[in-house]
Amino acid sequence: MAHSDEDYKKHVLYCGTEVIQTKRHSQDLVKAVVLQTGFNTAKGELVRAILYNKPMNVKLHREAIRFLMVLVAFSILGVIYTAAVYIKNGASVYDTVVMSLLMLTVGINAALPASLTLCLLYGQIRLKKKGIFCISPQRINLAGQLNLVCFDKTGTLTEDILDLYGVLPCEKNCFQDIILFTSSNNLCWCPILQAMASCHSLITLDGELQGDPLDLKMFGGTGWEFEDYKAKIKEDDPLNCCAMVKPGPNAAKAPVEGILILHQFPFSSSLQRMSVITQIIGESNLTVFMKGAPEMVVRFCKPETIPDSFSTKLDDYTVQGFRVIGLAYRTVLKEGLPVFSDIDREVVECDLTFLGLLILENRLKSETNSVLEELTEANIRAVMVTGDNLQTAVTVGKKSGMIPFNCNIIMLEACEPQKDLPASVTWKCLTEIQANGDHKDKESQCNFGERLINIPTILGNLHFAMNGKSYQVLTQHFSNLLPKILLNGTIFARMTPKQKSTLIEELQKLDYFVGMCGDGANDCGALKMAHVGISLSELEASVASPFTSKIPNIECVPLLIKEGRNTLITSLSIFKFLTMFQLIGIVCVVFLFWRLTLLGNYQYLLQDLAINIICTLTMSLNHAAPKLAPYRPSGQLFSPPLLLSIFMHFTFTLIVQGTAFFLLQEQPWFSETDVFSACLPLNYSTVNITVTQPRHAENFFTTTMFPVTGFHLIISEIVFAKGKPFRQPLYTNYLLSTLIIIQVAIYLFILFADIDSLYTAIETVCTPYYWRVNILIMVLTLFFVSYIAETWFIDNRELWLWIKRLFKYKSKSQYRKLQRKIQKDPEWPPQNRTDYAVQNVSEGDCRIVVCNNSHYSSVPNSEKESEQL
Ligand SMILES: Nc1ncnc2c1ncn2[C@@H]1O[C@H](COP(=O)(O)OP(=O)(O)OP(=O)(O)O)[C@@H](O)[C@H]1O
Repeated sequence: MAHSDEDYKKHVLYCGTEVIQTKRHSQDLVKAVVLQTGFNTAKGELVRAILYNKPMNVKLHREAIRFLMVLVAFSILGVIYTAAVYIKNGASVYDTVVMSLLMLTVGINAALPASLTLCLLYGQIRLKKKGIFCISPQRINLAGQLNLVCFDKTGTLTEDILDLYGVLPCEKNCFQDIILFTSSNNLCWCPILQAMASCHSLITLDGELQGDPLDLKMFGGTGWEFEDYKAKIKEDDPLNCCAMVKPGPNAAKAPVEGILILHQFPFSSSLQRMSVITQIIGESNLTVFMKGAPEMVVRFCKPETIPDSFSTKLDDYTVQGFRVIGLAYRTVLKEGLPVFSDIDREVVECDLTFLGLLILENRLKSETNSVLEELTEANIRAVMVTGDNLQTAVTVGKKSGMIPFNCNIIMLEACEPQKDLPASVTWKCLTEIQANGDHKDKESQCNFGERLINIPTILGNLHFAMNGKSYQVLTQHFSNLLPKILLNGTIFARMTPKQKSTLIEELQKLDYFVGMCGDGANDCGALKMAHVGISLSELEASVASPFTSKIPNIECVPLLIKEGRNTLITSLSIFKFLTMFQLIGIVCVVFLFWRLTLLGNYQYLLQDLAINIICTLTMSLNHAAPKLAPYRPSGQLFSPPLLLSIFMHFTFTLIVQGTAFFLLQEQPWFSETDVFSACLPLNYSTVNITVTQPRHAENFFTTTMFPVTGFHLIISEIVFAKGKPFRQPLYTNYLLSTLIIIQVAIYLFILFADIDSLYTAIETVCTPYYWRVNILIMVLTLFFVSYIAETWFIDNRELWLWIKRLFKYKSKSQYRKLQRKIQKDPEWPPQNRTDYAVQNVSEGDCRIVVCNNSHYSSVPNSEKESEQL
C-alpha cells in the first residue's frame, strides 16, 4: 500500500511520541506497522540534522572561497618574486625553495574557517541565552539579511487561548439572536450544545483535560464533564466508544444522562474541519457533528438549511476580528453505517444541517504591536499567512499595525475557470484612504482610482489580501501577475500548509530573504522552506524549524535579526582583518626578502599569538545593537565598500612599510653589515668585548619592520571591530578592549625598552630613540588615517547612496526591479475591475484580459470584454 506522510500524519506515532490512549475495534490488540527506524525517524532526522548539518549554499561562504583563491594567487606572485630575488642574489636552491614556501604560508591564513565557525558559535550561544535555540548555525547569518518575515496568526500574533464570545444559532435556515457567554449563562439543551459538548478531540491525561485550545474553550463553555470511556467491546457490536460527556453540576439541565463519542474524524488544517459520530445514552440513533471553518462546513450542509444571511453574518463577526467556527449535524441510523474502522469521512460528512456559528475572541498578544512597529521601522516587511478567515485576518492585520490605518487594502478574489469562462481575478478595494484623520472601514471606491496621489506613495501604502483559494488560482492561471501581487501582498488567509510553503518559495524567487514565524503543525512546511524558520512551539513545528524560541511571542524575531546582523557583520570584519593580516605579512616579507632577511621566529610567534589568535577568539564577543537599523548589512564580500576598504588599507600598508623601509636606509647610522652601528648594547665593554655574532633576523630591517607591522595589525583590529549600527561598540567588548590595551603596551615596551635580554629574546637590535619615536609617529598617523578612512568613508552610508545615484546604480534583486517597473505602470494597482486569463496559442502564454466592472460581477460583461479586446 502506498504510504503518504501528509495524508496519514495523524495516524503515525513518531519517535518520542507518548501513547496515552489506544482504541480497538475488536478483541485484537492495536497493531502498528514500523515505518522507519534509526536516522530515518523524525527524531533521528533531527539528531542527524544537529550532528551533520546540511551544507547550505550560503553566498557568503561561496564568496569567501573565491576571495581566498584571490589571496592564494597573490601569494603565488609572492613565491615567484621570492624565487627571483633569491636566485638573483645567488642563494642556494635549498634557501630559495624554503623561502618561497615560507612566502606561500604567509599568504594563506588557516585561521579563517575556524574564526568564521567560532563567530557563529558565539552567536548561537548568545541566542541560547536569550531563549532561542538553533540547530543550523549557518542560518544565523541569513537571519541578519531578512527583509521580509511571514507570521502565522493564531498562537503567533494572537493568543493561543481564545475566549468564548457567543453562539449564533440557526433555526429553519434563519439566524436567531446571539447567545452571549457570560459567567452566569449556560446553554440550554439543544443541538448546538450537543455539538459543543461532543465535537472535539479532547482526552484526559493525568486527570487533566488536554487538547486543542479551541476545543478546550468550547467544551469548557458547556459546563459538561468529560470521561474517558472504555467501552465493553462486544464482538457483534460495531460501536466502540472513545469517551463520554455528561452534564456537570453547573451545566444547564439536560434530559439525558450523557453522550457517547463513538468515532472521531480528527481536525486537520488542510481539511479545515473535524467531525464526530455520537450517540445519546439510551437512544438508538447516532448523530454526526461537524465543526470547522464556516465556509468549509456549509459545503457539507443541505443548501436549504443555510441561512441567506450566512455571508453577511459571518462578515459581521470576522470583520471585528472574531474567530468564527461553523457547526453542523446530521442524524443517522446505526444500522445504515459500516463498521467504524472501515468508515470513510465522506460517508458521514454529507447532507448536514447547519446549526450555527460559534464565535470566539482572539486577542492580540501584548507584544505583537510593538514588534511589528519595530520591524516596520527597520524596513522589514511583515506578512500574515494564516489558516483563518480572510476578514478576521485583515482585521487582525489592522489591529496589529501590520496594515496601517491610512492604507489601501485591495482584496483579491480569483476564480477557477468555469465551463465557458476563463480564470478570473477581481480587484476589490476595501479601505478608503484616511481623509482628515477619519478612517472608514467600509468598502468604498478608492479615491486613488482618480490618481490624486502619485504611484510610489500608493505602492508603499498598498496591501493586497487574499485567501488560499485565490492564491492557488493566481499561481496556476496568473503566474505573470503573481510576482507583482506578492510585492504588496500582506494578508494570505485560509492557507493550507502546502500553500504556506509555496508562498514562501514564491517570495524567495523574488530575491526576498524570507523569515517565517509560526507555532503550529500547519506551519512546518513553511518553517522549513524559509531562509529562517522560527518556531514558537516546542512541539511539531520545532522539529522542522532551524530556530525554536522559548519566548512564546514574536519578540524573538527582532532579537534573532539583531543577532544575525551582529554575526554577519562580525564575520565580514573577521574576514577583513584576516585578509589584512595576510597582506601586511606579505608586504613585510616582500620588503625583507629584498634584503635577504626575514622576521625572527619569536617575532612571528608574537604576531600570531598576541594578535592573530586573540583577535580571532575575541572579535565576535560584541553583543548585537539594541535597536534595529533601518537597513540591512551587506552580506557580500565582493561589494565595492569591502573591496575598496581592503584596497585602501593595503595601500596604507605599502606606504607605511615602504616609508619605514626606505627612511631607515637613509639614516646616518644605518648599516647592513654592522648591527651595532647605531648604538652598542648596554653590556658592551671595550675591555671585554662580549658582543656575540648577531643572528639571522637581528638587523635594522627586522627591528624596524617588526613594530611597524605589529602596530599595523593592532590598528586593523581596532578599525575593523565595527560597532554601530549593527553591533555594540568595541569598548563594550571588555575582553578584546583589555587585550588590545595589553597588546599596545607590549609593543610599546618592546619598542622603547633598552634591555639586552629583550633584544636577544625578540631578535632585535638597538636603534636610536629618535628613530623609535619616528616609528611611533608613523603608526599613530597610520591609525588616524585608517580610522578616518574607514569610518568617514567606508562606513558612510549616505556617501555610498550618493555614489550609487551618481552612477545610476540599480539593485538587481527581482523585487526591486519589479518595484521600478510597477512605478512606471499607470495601470497599477488595478481598481474596480475583473481580469480574465486567456490561455491561448501555446501553453504558458497567458494573456490577461481586463474588464472594468464596478459591480465586481463574476460574470464577464461580454460587450465590455470585446471592447477591451
Ligand atoms: N480544533 C478545531 N476544530 C475544528 N475546526 C478548527 C479547529 N481549529 C481550527 N479550526 C478551523 O480550521 C481553520 C484552519 O485552521 P488552521 O489551524 O489551519 O489555522 P488557524 O489556527 O486558523 O490559523 P493559523 O494558521 O494562523 O494558526 C481555522 O481557521 C478554523 O476555522
